[in-house]
Amino acid sequence: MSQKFDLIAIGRAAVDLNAVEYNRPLEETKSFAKFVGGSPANIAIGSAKLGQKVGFIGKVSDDQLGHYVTQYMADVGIDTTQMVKDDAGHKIGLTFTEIISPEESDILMYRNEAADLYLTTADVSEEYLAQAKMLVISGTGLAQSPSREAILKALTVAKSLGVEVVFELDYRPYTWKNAEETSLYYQLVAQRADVIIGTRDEFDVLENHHGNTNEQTIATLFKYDPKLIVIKSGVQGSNAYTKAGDHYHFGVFKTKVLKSFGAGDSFAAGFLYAYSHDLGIETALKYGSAAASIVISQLSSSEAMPDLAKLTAFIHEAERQEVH
Ligand SMILES: Nc1ncnc2c1ncn2[C@@H]1O[C@H](COP(=O)(O)OP(=O)(O)O)[C@@H](O)[C@H]1O
Ligand SMILES: O=C(O)C[C@@H](O)[C@H](O)C(=O)COP(=O)(O)O
Repeated sequence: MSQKFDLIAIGRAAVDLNAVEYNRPLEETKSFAKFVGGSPANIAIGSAKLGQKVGFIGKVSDDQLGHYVTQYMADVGIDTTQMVKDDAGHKIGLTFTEIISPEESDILMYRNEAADLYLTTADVSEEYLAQAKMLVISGTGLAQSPSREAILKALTVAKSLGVEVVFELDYRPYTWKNAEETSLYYQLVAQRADVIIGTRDEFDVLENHHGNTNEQTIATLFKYDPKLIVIKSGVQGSNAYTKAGDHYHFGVFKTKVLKSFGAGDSFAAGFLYAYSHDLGIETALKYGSAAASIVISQLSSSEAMPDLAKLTAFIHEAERQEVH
């Protein structure tokens, strides 16, 4: 049966307030531009812009910012019927960004009592998930109850329906209490996911251990359900490993970097597009890297996501320049 959604993402949809004054610390920044943010929302937007059929499960504030986020996501073609409004007055998460230099940019999150962490098991519909080919889970949603249980329900339902589960580690220290609890929940989901995507640092968090090699990490995780593990290493590029024993590496597309945030979410959107279309793992790393390269040269992490024509033209041009 052909599914209505190529992917459904679950978790946080929030607001980014990005400094429009570059090369200065947040203390001295007066002007910000408003964008939709939140790692899973960014991945959903990037995927929709690439032409994927996308649904989203999440909870937003019942106020102007919650309405803005839901409307923006609907406008890019995402099904927002499962984006519920928080009826207890919880506010949407805010992320301020600071761009000190291309090498030094940072984010400051305001996530006390954030609405996305109040997603409940009742907000996760089995009928909805049954319409998806793939479920994208983001790690931050596991930080607190009741969102934690909502995500564990989505995972359990997806597994029972045969929906492919992608776990984007998306570790944000802010909402977690301690390293051991974090590692416990990360491992719980990672062991059941089909595909895991994260940075080397995020896999260290999952393992609650610093210093393991990629080979040590995959050897442990491939004892469980994962069949594909992608480990990103910033400017050093990315590596993908399959349970069958294949290893792929891709470097980066050089660009005029404005800021570094947004790289991971755009990478995931590009990677998952190629992966879903069976273009091969090498091409998936290439699409992820190209999408990241495009997004880090622009201000936002969501609006800057490329459509397919822009992504393929970018790769074509970069490869043409390499040949000459
Ligand atoms: N300076 C850079 N120039 C070009 N591409 C980059 C750069 N930094 C990151 N990328 C791309 O973005 C991907 C994700 O970046 P990374 O920093 O590892 O993840 P995250 O943003 O999740 O912390 C990298 O694997 C790489 O493809
Ligand atoms: O995920 C958030 O709540 C903040 C994001 O919207 C922000 O744009 C960001 O940090 C993206 O960073 P990435 O994980 O490097 O893609």
